[in-house]
Amino acid sequence: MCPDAAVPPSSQKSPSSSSETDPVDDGRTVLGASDISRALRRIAHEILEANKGAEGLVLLGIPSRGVPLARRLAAIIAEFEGSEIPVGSLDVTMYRDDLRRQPTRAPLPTEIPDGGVDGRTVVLVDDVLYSGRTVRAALDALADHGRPAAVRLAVLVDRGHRELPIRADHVGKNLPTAQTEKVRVRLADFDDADSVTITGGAR
Ligand SMILES: O=P(O)(O)OC[C@H]1O[C@H](OP(=O)(O)OP(=O)(O)O)[C@H](O)[C@@H]1O
Ligand SMILES: O=c1cc[nH]c(=O)[nH]1
Repeated sequence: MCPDAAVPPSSQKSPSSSSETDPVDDGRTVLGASDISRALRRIAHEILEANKGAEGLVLLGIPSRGVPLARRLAAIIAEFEGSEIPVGSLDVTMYRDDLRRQPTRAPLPTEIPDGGVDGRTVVLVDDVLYSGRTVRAALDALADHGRPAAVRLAVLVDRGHRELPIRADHVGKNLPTAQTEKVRVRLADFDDADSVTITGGAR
């Protein structure tokens, strides 16, 4: 169980060192906007270090929130390296192994950048890593678009509880969670502001 799970949400403070107030009032805020920004800058550094520069990189965000995260990482890498790297999106809807268990979902856009993925180092980007089933589906979806030289995974939050042998290469924050909890990532691109909250849990 999450070590904080016994503490009522109202008595827990955001770990953010800034004076940010919680942008939303549901759940316990575990990352604020400045925490998310710092985590993304660190991930961008790690990606460049692992790849020995920006050469051959392609970032593919998994909709929904993986896509703006991939764009933000590309912008940070451009700031560090002075070079634009290709960014796209990879929808996994039709590749999921739990299609029959989930409410019907409309496919979201897949946009593979010009130049494709053959021989490139593709970094898949998502907001949350949990069971690993989304990433498994993403690997199948990616195989339909070519054969990258390498595929890596960057996630803003790893909340554990993997059901498949999948791990992330770059993690913004490892969040120990109870299985009954839910991690919710909000990004200003979609939502009112950037935050990561945990809701639910043992009562
Ligand atoms: O490791 P997993 O168990 O597959 O869970 C992680 C996925 O769950 C969330 O997506 P969700 O399906 O809720 O859709 P969303 O991205 O549109 O929020 C999240 O964005 C990840 O893609
Ligand atoms: O807690 C969870 C689990 C899967 N996906 C999420 O976005 N949050």
